[in-house]
Amino acid sequence: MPRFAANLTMMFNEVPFLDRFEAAAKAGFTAVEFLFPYDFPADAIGERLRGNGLTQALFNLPPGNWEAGEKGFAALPDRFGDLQDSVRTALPYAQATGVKRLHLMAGIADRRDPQAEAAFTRSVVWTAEFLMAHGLDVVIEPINPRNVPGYFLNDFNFARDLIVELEIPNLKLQFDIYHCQIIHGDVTMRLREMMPIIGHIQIASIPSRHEPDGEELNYPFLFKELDRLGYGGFVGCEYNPRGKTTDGLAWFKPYAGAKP
Ligand SMILES: O=C(O)C(=O)[C@H](O)CO
Ligand SMILES: [Mg+2]
Repeated sequence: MPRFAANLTMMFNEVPFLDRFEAAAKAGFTAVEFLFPYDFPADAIGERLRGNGLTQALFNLPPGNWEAGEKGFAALPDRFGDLQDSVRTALPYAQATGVKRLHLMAGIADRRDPQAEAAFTRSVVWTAEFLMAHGLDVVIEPINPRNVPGYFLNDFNFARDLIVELEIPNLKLQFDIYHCQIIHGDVTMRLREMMPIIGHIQIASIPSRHEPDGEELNYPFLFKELDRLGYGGFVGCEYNPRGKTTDGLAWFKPYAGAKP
C-alpha cells in the first residue's frame, strides 16, 4: 500500500501553516511534505512533526526569489554561489525534520544552452556530494512547461539520462505523475522503466491538479502498480483541493494510517 504524504503547501490551507501538521495527522496521514519551510524556525517544524507523529517525506531547497519568478539556481551559470548558500540554508531544516531527501530545483534556463546544461550538471554533482556526507538524497524533478514556462528540467528522459550517467548513489528522480502525463504520457511504462532511480513520487489529477480521484488517469490502477513494482518510498499529494481539504479525501480513506 503506498504511503501518502500530505503536501502542506497545497492541502489544509484552511488553517495556518504550522497548524496543518495536526490537520494532516487527524485526517490519517503519517507523512507530510511541503515546498519551503524557510519562513519558520526549523525547530518549530520539528516540534510539529514529532508532536503529531509525522514523518517528513520531502521539501525543496531554497529557490531564490519565488515571488519574482525564480525557481532555483542549478542551471544558472552565474548563480553557483547562491546554489551553495541555499544548500547550507536547508541543512538545519533537514536535521530538525529528519527528512531523508531534498528537491534541487533547476531554475529558468534554456535546456539547449550548453552553458546551462554544464551549470546544471555541476550543481547536481556538488549538491549530491555535499548532502551525501549528511546522509541525504537529492532529487531532481522534470516540470511541465505549461505550469512553469522556461523551466530548465522539462523532460523525464533528460533527467533519467543524467542520473544514470552520473552514477551518484544519492541522486534520484522525483517522478511527479502530473508532470509526466502532461509532458510525455505513457505514465505506467515510464514508472516501470525508471523505478530503479525514483526517489520520490507525487500525484494530482490531470489536467486540473485536484484530488487524484478522476479525470485523465486511473490512480487506483497506478497505486497498485507502485505496489507491484515494490516502490517503498512516499507518494506526495501535491494537489489543490477542489474545496475543503477534508471533503475531498474519499480517495484516501483506504490508505489512511499506512506505515512503511
Ligand atoms: O511543481 C512541482 O511539481 C514541485 O514539486 C515543486 O516542488 C514546486 O515547483
Ligand atoms: Mg511536483
